[in-house]
Amino acid sequence: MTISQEGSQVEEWLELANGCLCCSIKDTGVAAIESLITRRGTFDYIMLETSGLADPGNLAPLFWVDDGLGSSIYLDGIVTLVDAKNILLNLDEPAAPENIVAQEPSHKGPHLTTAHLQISHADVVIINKCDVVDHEQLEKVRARVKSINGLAKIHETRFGEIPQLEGVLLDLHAYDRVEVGEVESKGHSHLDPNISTLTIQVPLLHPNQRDRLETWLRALLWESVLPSTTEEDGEQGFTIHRVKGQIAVSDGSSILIQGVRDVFEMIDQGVEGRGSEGVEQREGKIVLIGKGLVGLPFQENLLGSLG
Ligand SMILES: Nc1nc2c(ncn2[C@@H]2O[C@H](COP(=O)(O)OP(=O)(O)OP(=O)(O)O)[C@@H](O)[C@H]2O)c(=O)[nH]1
Repeated sequence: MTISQEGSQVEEWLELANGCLCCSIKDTGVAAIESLITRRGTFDYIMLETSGLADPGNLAPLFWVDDGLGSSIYLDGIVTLVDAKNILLNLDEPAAPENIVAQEPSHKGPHLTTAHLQISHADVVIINKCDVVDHEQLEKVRARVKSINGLAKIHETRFGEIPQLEGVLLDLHAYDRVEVGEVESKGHSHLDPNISTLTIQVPLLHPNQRDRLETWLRALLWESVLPSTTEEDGEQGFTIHRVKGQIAVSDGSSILIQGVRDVFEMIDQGVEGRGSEGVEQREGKIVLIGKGLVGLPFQENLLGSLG
């Protein structure tokens, strides 16, 4: 690890059980960083730069630590840097077999590239090298990124220059806040054949429907099925990478939903949490980002499951 402090950089060793952060068991990575903090004092931020082939969906759950475990670190967000000149090629033509991500055999559809995974899990996408592409190409890149991940904030840069760190790369709070408001509920493009973003409208929830919503999410995220569908429909072959939601409850409270792969959390906000954006919410939204979502009746299925 390289630690930067007031301009100087120090190397520190971080010992992991089996060499690779995302292959270590859940607590090893967190424990190693915590022991580093104990030895070297508090850090302002920890930036973990993965290898170019890393799957953020494997890493995020390691650092998304339960509040109850009392860890001093938390997952702030995932930033993906996109090369404007090459990204469309990367997404369309997985040139080398090592760039094709292994998938469970049951999963239908084309193979995902690492680029798909890195964009679909991102909370922020930096589209860099904007100076080497023309307006039309940049427009295509932007549209493709948005179609894969409608939740991520997109910044366009030259030589990676961003106006400020806070709120752009740091202090994102992507896992403890939910901002699904800006995602268009209609007219999603499905420019990418693999991954898309889907928005589901959730009617004002009665408090006793909370458990049903949780059961529905479990079926989606843990079993990759829409519940109560018939045997023939069983092989739906979708995978959800990221879920965020904001649900309005009829007692005046609200629920936030956060998930990455099969790890998810429903956070009860109480009455104060509602209308924090100045508007009284009458219905909620769940946004799903994943593979094979297009054409499946998520909206109808949720309404049916809520009863
Ligand atoms: N024209 C232009 N060149 C850039 C920009 N950003 C980086 N470069 C140049 O691109 C070359 C390759 O750099 P990168 O593509 O950033 O390489 P990298 O991703 O850091 O490489 P790895 O981390 O090893 O994968 C360098 O010569 C950079 O100066 C940019 O926005 N515009």
